Amino acid sequence: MNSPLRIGIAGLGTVGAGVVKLLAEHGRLLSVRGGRPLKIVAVSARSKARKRDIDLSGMRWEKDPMALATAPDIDVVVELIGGSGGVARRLVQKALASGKHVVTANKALLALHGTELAALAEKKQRSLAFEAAVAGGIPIIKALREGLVGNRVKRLYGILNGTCNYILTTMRETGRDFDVVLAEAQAAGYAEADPTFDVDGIDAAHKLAVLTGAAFGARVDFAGVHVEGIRRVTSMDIEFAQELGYRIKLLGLARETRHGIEQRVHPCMVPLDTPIAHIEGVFNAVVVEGDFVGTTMFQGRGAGQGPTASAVVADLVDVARGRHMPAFVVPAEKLATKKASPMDRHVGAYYMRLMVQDRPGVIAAVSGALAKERISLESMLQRGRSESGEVPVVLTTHETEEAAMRRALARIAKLGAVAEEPCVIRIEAF
Ligand SMILES: NC(=O)c1ccc[n+]([C@@H]2O[C@H](COP(=O)([O-])OP(=O)(O)OC[C@H]3O[C@@H](n4cnc5c(N)ncnc54)[C@H](O)[C@@H]3O)[C@@H](O)[C@H]2O)c1
Ligand SMILES: N[C@@H](CCO)C(=O)O
Ligand code: NA
Repeated sequence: MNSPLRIGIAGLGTVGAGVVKLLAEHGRLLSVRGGRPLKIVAVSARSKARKRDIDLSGMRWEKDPMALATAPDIDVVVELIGGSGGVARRLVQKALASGKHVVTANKALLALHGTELAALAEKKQRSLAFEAAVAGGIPIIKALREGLVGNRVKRLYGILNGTCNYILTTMRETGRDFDVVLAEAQAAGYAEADPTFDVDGIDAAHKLAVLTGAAFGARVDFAGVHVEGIRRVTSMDIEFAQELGYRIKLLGLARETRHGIEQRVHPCMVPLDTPIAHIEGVFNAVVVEGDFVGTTMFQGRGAGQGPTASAVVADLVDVARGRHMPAFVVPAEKLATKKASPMDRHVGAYYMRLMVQDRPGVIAAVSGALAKERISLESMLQRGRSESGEVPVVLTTHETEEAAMRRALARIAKLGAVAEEPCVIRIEAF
């Protein structure tokens, strides 16, 4: 029997406990597939006493997770604590510097420090693997690094946050309120420790930044992502979307434009006749358009204990097999520094919902504001009358530059008859 791969796990929450369970259940199978046993030698978490429903016998308990980074009997440290700074960052740095391989599910850490950590791993000739960090159980990092490596990526986009997709789906299906549905996602273990990361689009932006690095051979640039979350999407907009032939999804999208790399995360109107419109609930999907392969789509569970553990273990088997690959597809020193394409230069169509006073001339004034910016209208919907005297008016535009749309919105804001800040959602064409 070959010598075991000796594993130290930091963090025994949703994901860490899942990894312990999976390795226990598939131990024999994995030792055949990996060519040697995968053995958890030591674990660390905040509370030893906490009930976890996993068997930790035979594993050393380390009070301080940093001890895993230097323990002579550990080959690979699995970081499942979370957070972009603090202990997770120190642990990963120290483990790599001490010559350990690192497997992590921590997209926040990778989005902010991925390039530097990849460089350290390569200097030490160790793996930094993070399949679980992006789209959970979907093997998208592997796909970019291996199956699609022959292509130049033209564009990628996806549903990258299970919590938001679950909220948008459930709001549409049941008409229930945002807060109630968010609490369900938290209870199911999908949401981040701080759920504002989910609903404000930050988690999806972390994942998009990591994907963009791997897909475009660029240094990871989280600051270059334009981010908007789903808080302002109302049931009314979800209904209007349906009526217009769209579904509202929080997408992350990246492509190269003549202005640089455009990375954006925001609610989108997705045409109902595209497959991604029908990815519902906690499911994620990633579409990669390659110049030779064409369009490929990957879908599956992007969050939760089982899917995330599945991805962590895939990375562990790669390490057991001795497969050592650059973290972001190309060696870290070859990752290019690319400019972020400014959002003002984005070109696309728009959905705009206004609450307006129901009186003559208001719609003419709104369309006048758009016309002044040379924005052409595609359609308009107006709904009934209300007691408050305010009614929703929905406009969709043809393609225009975002800068023009912003100027038009500033004009509209000055119209006395428009009651609140308009809800604007970009319409995507695929
Ligand atoms: N839950 C998911 O579906 C999911 C999916 C993909 C990626 N992730 C990522 O996986 C990581 C873990 O997520 P989770 O949902 O399991 O979180 P969790 O909150 O359930 O678990 C975190 C664990 O880390 C431990 N921990 C926290 N601070 C510590 C410290 N200072 N020292 C030692 N241990 C400490 C906690 O005790 C706990 O055991 C995060 O980076 C998260 O973003 C989670
Ligand atoms: N909070 C994340 C977990 C998976 O990264 C989500 O909802 O998608
Ligand atoms: Na993945």
